[in-house]
Amino acid sequence: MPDANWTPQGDYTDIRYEVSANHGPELEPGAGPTPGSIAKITIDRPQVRNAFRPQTIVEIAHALDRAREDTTVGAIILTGEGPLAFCSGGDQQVRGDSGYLTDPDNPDRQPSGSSVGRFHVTDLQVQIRRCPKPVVAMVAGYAIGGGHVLHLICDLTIAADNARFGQTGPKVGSFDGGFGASVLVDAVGPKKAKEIWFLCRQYSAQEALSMGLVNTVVPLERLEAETVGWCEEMLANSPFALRLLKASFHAAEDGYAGLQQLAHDTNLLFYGNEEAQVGRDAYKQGRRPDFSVFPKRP
Ligand SMILES: CC(C)(COP(=O)(O)OP(=O)(O)OC[C@H]1O[C@@H](n2cnc3c(N)ncnc32)[C@H](O)[C@@H]1OP(=O)(O)O)[C@@H](O)C(=O)NCCC(=O)NCCSC(=O)CCC(=O)c1ccccc1C(=O)O
Repeated sequence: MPDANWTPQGDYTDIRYEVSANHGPELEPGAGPTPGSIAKITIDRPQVRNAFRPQTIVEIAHALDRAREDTTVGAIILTGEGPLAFCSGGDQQVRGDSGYLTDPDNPDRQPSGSSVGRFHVTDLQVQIRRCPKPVVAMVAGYAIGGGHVLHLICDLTIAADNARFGQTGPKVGSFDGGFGASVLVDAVGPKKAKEIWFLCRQYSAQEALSMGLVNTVVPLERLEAETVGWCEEMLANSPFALRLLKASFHAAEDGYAGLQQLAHDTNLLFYGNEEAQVGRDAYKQGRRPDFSVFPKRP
């Protein structure tokens, strides 16, 4: 598998943001430019098993926006620094009585809301699901607590053979009854989801694979190559088809908000259609539109 050849971008303290050179599977020898690039967001706090504090979430959100806006990027990898953890959830050292607070060691970089406590990860979860590009969790080591929910809401999860999964909420006085419950039920079924939350056990990568929590398990040393390979396969496919598929999968789960995204995506397609342009042009020219040439499709 080819080297992704990452180029760092941006100025972050808690994460790294990197973009691969335009690459992908050669469609045909000498076929010219390859299908696009991959963005990689790495939580870079290995000293706390990549636990997130408010600043971390703000930075992931910023990087995700950046990847979304970059029209060369066709797939996004979310991962954690080092082999020991993908993410261990909310940083319990900065957990206040009303949410997650600013880090006393880092008072200058105080994200909005963190002086009074807030759950910054709430909006990030929605942002990952809303992102019209596939987001792939690349998991080595622990994906625990809020870190487990993060991998869960990614579209795909590629796990290293040393990965360990689980929720700790009821042990540490927390729970995620949002996507952390509903998406888990969809993935593993209600009995297993309740077991995971009620007992707070940890599960091996193979156990996670057999219960449908992850897409594949590979040796740790092959984790990135395998993840990049999966991203390349998606890069070779129609980006708009992937976008619509992601929205379609979420339409029922996310209710009106899911339908709204799917509906607006069809609007986006319709704007490129002659029938929609006839309406726009007639309005701009101050005349009645003539839609008579368009079939009333059966
Ligand atoms: C992840 C472990 C199983 C790893 O174990 P191990 O390899 O033995 O390493 P340790 O020696 O335990 O840890 C090394 C070092 O890291 C520190 N650390 C680890 N995790 C955290 C953490 N989450 N916060 C702060 N610090 C952490 C640990 O203290 C050590 O430090 P030293 O100074 O070296 O001693 C294990 O570490 C573990 O179980 N960690 C805790 C996992 C956990 O309980 N996480 C929090 C769950 S609750 C949560 O994530 C918030 C929920 C949430 O996100 C949410 C939900 C719903 C709405 C909103 C929110 C939201 O916004 O937060």
